[in-house]
Amino acid sequence: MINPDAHVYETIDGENFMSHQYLNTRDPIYECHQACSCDTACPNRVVEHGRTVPLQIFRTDDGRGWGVRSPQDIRKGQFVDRYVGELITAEETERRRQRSDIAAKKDVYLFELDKFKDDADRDPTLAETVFVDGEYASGPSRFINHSCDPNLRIFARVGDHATKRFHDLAFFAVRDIPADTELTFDYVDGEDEKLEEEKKNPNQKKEMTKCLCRSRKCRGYLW
Ligand SMILES: C[S@@+](CC[C@H](N)C(=O)[O-])C[C@H]1O[C@@H](n2cnc3c(N)ncnc32)[C@H](O)[C@@H]1O
Repeated sequence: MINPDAHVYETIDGENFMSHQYLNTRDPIYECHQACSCDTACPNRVVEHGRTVPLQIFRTDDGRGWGVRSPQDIRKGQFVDRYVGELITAEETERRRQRSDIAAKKDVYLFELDKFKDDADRDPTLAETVFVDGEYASGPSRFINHSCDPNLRIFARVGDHATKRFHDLAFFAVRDIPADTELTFDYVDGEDEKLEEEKKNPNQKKEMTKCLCRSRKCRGYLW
């Protein structure tokens, strides 16, 4: 856990970037909002302003389908985009999982907004988490592929604390990314123990999807 007084963002050349200290964590981001005494120029408002980085969807040439890149350099700590989609209940999520003929892969478009679930004793509404499904209605970030050595990471972000149940999923660059480099994130960020266990079982291994990220740190499988 990082120092709670640490600033999430630092201003460099008039632009606000996530501090390197914060980038190494998986802590949620609390940005300023309407009820704060600051105005929209406050350096603690970044995701609120939306995407400024241009993104291109392109066809990969190695069987991974579509991918995403930017024609501009992206700097370490820069906000790239949010993951957006339909907000659905846990019941609807399960219904869609069952309905999907590629049920095992349906989860690749689903994110549970559970970052604040532990606060449910103070706010019981946080116990009933909702999901974001980016399969049918989304933005360019729905096309971002996985890498075991990614250049982006997702952070939970809220403004007003009353919106914790519907927190944002915000992608930030974890390193400098030269223009036209494919953007990637780790689909199982920090939770790869299950994958490592499944790899040891030959029957389960047969069902697993091979990872084509080609990084030196590749774990071999997506899931
Ligand atoms: C959220 S989608 C990403 C966009 C996708 N490439 C497309 O064309 O719609 C996830 C899917 O992309 C493919 N994919 C992403 N990263 C991959 C990787 N490292 N290796 C192999 N396939 C990958 C898999 O088919 C996976 O189910």
